[in-house]
Amino acid sequence: MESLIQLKNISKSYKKQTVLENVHTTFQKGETVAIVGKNGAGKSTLLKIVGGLIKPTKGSVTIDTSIGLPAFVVEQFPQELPFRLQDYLFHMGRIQQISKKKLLLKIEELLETFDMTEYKYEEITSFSKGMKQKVNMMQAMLGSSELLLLDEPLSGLDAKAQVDVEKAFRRLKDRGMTIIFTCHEERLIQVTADRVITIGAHKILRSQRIECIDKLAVIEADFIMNKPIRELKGKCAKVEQHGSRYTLYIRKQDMNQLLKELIDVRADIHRVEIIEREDY
Ligand SMILES: Nc1ncnc2c1ncn2[C@@H]1O[C@H](COP(=O)(O)OP(=O)(O)OP(=O)(O)O)[C@@H](O)[C@H]1O
Repeated sequence: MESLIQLKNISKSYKKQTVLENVHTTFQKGETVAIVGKNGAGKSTLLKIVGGLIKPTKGSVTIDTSIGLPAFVVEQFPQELPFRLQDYLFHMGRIQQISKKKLLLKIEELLETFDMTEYKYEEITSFSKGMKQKVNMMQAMLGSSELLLLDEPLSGLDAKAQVDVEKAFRRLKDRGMTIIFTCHEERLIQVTADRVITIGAHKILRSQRIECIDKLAVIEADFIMNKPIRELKGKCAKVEQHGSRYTLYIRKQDMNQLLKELIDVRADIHRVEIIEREDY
């Protein structure tokens, strides 16, 4: 994975209160990272520094600008917006000076990703909290950023709405977005995060990978191998070959990268499926 964001010796104080001190970390392209810690530990502060919403007192943030400006989803959705969904997104996009043509295409894509197409002519005031949170995420993603930052995305949502947002989240992740979010909900972390950063005592106390060992992706494709087979075997949990037809079993979080590589070698992809480990 490529390094996308580098934080070097970040410190942040509000007046005399030190919140972060000499924080040093890197975020990789395509990874999903949860920032956890006790109330007041500095999770939102760290996220806002990554998003450029606040400046650190000391230290530097380096972001690969090829991914566009970060899309930042704030915790609260403005209440009582007198707009239909499609009009609202169009309006917000025009404020960001996105061309009408690009915007209309992007809105269609987002409606589909967030499973909201059937509500595009509905008034936002009639939406549930979960739907409003999805609108919040869609609005932040109108630009072409590949980096999504979310501050407490499930805050205040009931269980059903949480699952709804969680699904949208996973779709974005599967599309290769880099996602960094603060969170108190263990489930969202378990089902989406590749890594968890724990903040405490003004520092990063831990940075732990979550291995999705229970989920594998199976990809069936025809292609001509132009690299040694052992390279493919090194990436995959299992490789089956019948002539030019390969069946590749790979950890779910590595699936997108492999799909990109297969597309690069003009593979004819027949099947992509997520399977439980016991099925395999
Ligand atoms: N703009 C501000 N001015 C002064 N103090 C602030 C400001 N923003 C945050 N703080 C303080 O900095 C500390 C860290 O706040 P932050 O919101 O980053 O914590 P958090 O870990 O996200 O907390 P929570 O889980 O409660 O949302 C808190 O003590 C908070 O009161």
